[in-house]
Amino acid sequence: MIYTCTLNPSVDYIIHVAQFKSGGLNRGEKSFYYPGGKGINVSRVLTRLDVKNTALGFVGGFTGEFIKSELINEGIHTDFIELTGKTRINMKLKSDSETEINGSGPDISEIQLQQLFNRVKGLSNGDILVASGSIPNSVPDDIYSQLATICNEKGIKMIADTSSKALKEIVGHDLFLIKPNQHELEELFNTTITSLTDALDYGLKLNQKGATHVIVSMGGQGAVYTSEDNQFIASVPTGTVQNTVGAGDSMVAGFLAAYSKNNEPLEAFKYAVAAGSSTAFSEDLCKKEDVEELVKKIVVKTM
Ligand SMILES: Nc1ncnc2c1ncn2[C@@H]1O[C@H](COP(=O)(O)OP(=O)(O)O)[C@@H](O)[C@H]1O
Ligand SMILES: O=P(O)(O)OC[C@H]1O[C@](O)(COP(=O)(O)O)[C@@H](O)[C@@H]1O
Repeated sequence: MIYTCTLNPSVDYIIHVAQFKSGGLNRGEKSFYYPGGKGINVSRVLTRLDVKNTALGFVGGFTGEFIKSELINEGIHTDFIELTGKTRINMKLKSDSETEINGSGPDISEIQLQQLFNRVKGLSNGDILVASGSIPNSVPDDIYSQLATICNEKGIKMIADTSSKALKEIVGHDLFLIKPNQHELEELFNTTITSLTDALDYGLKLNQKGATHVIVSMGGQGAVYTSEDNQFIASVPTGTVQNTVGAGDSMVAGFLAAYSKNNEPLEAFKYAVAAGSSTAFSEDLCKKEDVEELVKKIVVKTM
């Protein structure tokens, strides 16, 4: 069984403004509300790809209620821990360029954190835990390391998709998959990555540090996959980009959905890129039929 864990979910409020002017009155042309946060996006895409999963994490307030009801409407099983504070709203401003303002999130107490550990301790050998997204301010920076320790003891495969300090903390643990984007990888290694082949070298370093599968996504430039046995570079298909929020999360879900069928890294990587790009070409997250069409156009080079 696959479980996603979102410590800091969000309601993603996407607003389109023609020629945004900072400091002035701007009026939105169209807006959308989606349940968000990295693990929740992974749960939503897995479900669209017909893969059963359970969404874990923390939700609270009217925003938390919105997330729960949207996920239930989509047929996603949830087992959230309820907070008294309100789940954050993340603002995605679409104008000539894309601007994001992600909130910090509500407080989580020691007792509530313990409830999450207990949920994870209840998973079984062979289960998969996708731990994704930022860590709320009230939660210790090493939370993902603590989760990784539980996963290793119990034979649970862990996937991590996070940034900054949380990413530094988790690297070095045994991970089934890690998916940094270009900027996260640059920050992690304190370097500049300009090409897909640069990204490949750093991907291999992550394999040496304990990650079985590594995907580095570089937006419209493409993506790389590395493991001890295989290295691939993919270009992304062309299309009209509508909304890249959740594109990285769609890759994680795409890889998992395909890999759990046949344990084939090349096919899983292609499917991951197709899911990421299909989301980038959609207003909301990708749909299965679009991913299946797009996967035929993904060109992968074996290195
Ligand atoms: N401009 C784009 N054109 C086509 N595909 C894109 C584009 N931007 C993102 N994608 C797809 O989404 C994936 C993840 O995007 P990226 O921005 O690197 O991740 P993240 O959302 O984690 O920052 C890419 O590997 C690609 O498949
Ligand atoms: O937890 P963080 O790092 O603030 O990220 C949360 C945001 O990331 C998203 O999960 C999208 O992530 P990706 O674009 O990397 O796939 C949004 O839904 C959410 O607003």
